[in-house]
Amino acid sequence: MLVTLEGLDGSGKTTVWERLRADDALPTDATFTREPTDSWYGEAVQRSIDDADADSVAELFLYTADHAAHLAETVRPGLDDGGLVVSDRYSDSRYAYQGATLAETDWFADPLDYVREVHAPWTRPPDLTLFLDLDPETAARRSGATNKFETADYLADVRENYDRLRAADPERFVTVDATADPDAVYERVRSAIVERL
Ligand SMILES: Nc1ncnc2c1ncn2[C@@H]1O[C@H](COP(=O)(O)OP(=O)(O)OP(=O)(O)O)[C@@H](O)[C@H]1O
Ligand SMILES: Cc1cn([C@H]2C[C@H](O)[C@@H](COP(=O)(O)O)O2)c(=O)[nH]c1=O
Repeated sequence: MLVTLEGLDGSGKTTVWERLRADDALPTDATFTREPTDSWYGEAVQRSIDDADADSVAELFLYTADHAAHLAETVRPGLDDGGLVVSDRYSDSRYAYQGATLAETDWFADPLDYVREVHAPWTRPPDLTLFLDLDPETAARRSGATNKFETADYLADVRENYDRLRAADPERFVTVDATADPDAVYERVRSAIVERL
């Protein structure tokens, strides 16, 4: 089963992911992974994140290349024989974030749809996605505004894209109020995963 954690910067995904990793209720052979990855593709993505002037189309394809390698080297092998894979960010991050970045150009009638179409023939959709829901202002504050994506204005556009994704796939998404205290957020995420195992 492929489980993904999604949400705005600062919504608490990594905090939850680290606790899941240490939780005995999950199979001991589960794979815990993340995007961007720590491969050389992920390092290229990181260079783009750190470049305020990075070309937005080039950036989409850097993230997408990282996703392709992540799928081949980590996600698909981890899912073999019914394995559990838990990923801190995955393809929905691309649809929501690059969908928002590409909307700043006028090349795409529907940028989110374009990014989805690029992935559709070869990606592996998640079975369950925990969406940690947070308002853009709190997200920008919590994340410390350390990169170009972490502004309330941009995150408001990203959140709208996540809203669209959730509306299109209500069975897959479980929304968790990320303003709740960390223990409550964790319990909600944990029980949603355990229920589906
Ligand atoms: N439920 C919560 N309530 C208040 N603060 C929280 C909560 N969960 C996490 N935090 C704090 O918010 C900050 C961001 O958390 P975390 O790194 O887990 O978020 P993230 O979604 O992984 O962010 P990013 O996408 O930017 O990596 C950290 O300082 C963390 O301690
Ligand atoms: C996977 C992915 C990530 N991003 C953005 C979101 C964050 O601002 C950074 C790094 O992610 P992290 O969780 O804070 O480490 O990259 C993106 O724009 N598109 C993506 O596909």
